Amino acid sequence: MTIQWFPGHMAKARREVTEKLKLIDIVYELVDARLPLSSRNPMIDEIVANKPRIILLNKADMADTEKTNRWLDYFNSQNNNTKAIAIDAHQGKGLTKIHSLSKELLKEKWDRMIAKGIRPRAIRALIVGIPNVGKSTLINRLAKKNIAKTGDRPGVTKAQQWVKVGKELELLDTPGILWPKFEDQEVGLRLATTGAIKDTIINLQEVAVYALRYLSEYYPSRLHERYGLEEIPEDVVELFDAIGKKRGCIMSGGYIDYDKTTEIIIRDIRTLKLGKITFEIPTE
Ligand SMILES: Nc1nc2c(ncn2[C@@H]2O[C@H](COP(=O)(O)OP(=O)(O)OP(=O)(O)O)[C@@H](O)[C@H]2O)c(=O)[nH]1
Repeated sequence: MTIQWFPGHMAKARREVTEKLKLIDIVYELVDARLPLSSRNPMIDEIVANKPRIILLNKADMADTEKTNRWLDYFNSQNNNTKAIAIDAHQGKGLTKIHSLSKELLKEKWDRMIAKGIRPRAIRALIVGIPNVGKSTLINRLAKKNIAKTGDRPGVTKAQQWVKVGKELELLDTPGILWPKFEDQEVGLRLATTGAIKDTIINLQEVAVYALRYLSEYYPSRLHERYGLEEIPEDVVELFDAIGKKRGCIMSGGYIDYDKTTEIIIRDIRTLKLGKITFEIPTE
C-alpha cells in the first residue's frame, strides 16, 4: 500500500497513533534494516515521547549484517528507554527476543505495580512504522491465530482488538502507520531503491543512477562480480552504459536501452542478486 500523505493525513495519522499510545506500555518501532533512518518517521521521538520502545530492524535478511550490527550499536547507545534488535518478520527470526526485551524495559514499572499490590497483567504493545515496512507480517507472525476479541476496556471508547503473544504480551491488532521523511530527496531515493515507494510514481532511471553511485562507492566488488566488469567507470553514465552493454540491452543503432538496463539493475538489487546491501551507514 502506498499512501499519498497530505498534511491533513499526517495530522490524522499522528492523532491516531497518539490515541493508541494511551492504551499501551511499550512501542515496537519497525524500521527497514537496509535504511534504518530513512524508513523512520521524522517526528517519531516526539510522538512516542517517553514510552519505552524497541526499534525492530526488520528485513534483516536483506541487509548487510556488518552494517546492521553497527546500526544496532547506534540505536542501543541512544537512551535507556530504547533498545534495538534485528529481525526477519517474514521468516520469524529474532522474534523471541522481543518479549524478553519488553520485560526488561518494563521491569521497574512492573515492580512498582507489584509493590502496590497490583496483580501483573500482560504487557500491551503497539507496532508503528511507515508503509510497507512489515507491520502486518510481524503481527501475523506473532499472533499465530491468537487474535483475541477483548472488546471495550475501561476508559477506552472505541473497541480495540488485541493479539495475544503468549501469556504475557498483547499487541494492538491495528498498527500505527506513519509517514517517512520524504521531503528529503535522498530519503525518497533510498526508499524507492528498496521498493518501498510504488514504481509508478517515481522516475526509476533516477533511482537506478542513485543506486549505482552508492554501489560504486560502498560495494564496488559486487558490481564487478555481477556484471563482469573489469573496471568500474567513475562516471555513472559510463557505468550504466557498461552494464547495459554487458547485459545485452542494446537497441537498433547500437544505442543502450536505458529502460531495460534500469529494470535489470533495480531487479538485481531487490532480489538480492547483488547481495545483501544496506543503503545507509551510521555516522557515529
Ligand atoms: N525479506 C523480507 N520481507 C519482508 C519481511 N517482513 C515483511 N516483508 C515483506 O515486505 C512486504 C510488506 O510487508 P507488510 O507486512 O505488508 O508491510 P506493512 O508495514 O503492513 O505495510 P502497509 O500495509 O503498507 O502499511 C511484504 O511483501 C512482506 O512479505 C522480512 O523480514 N524480510
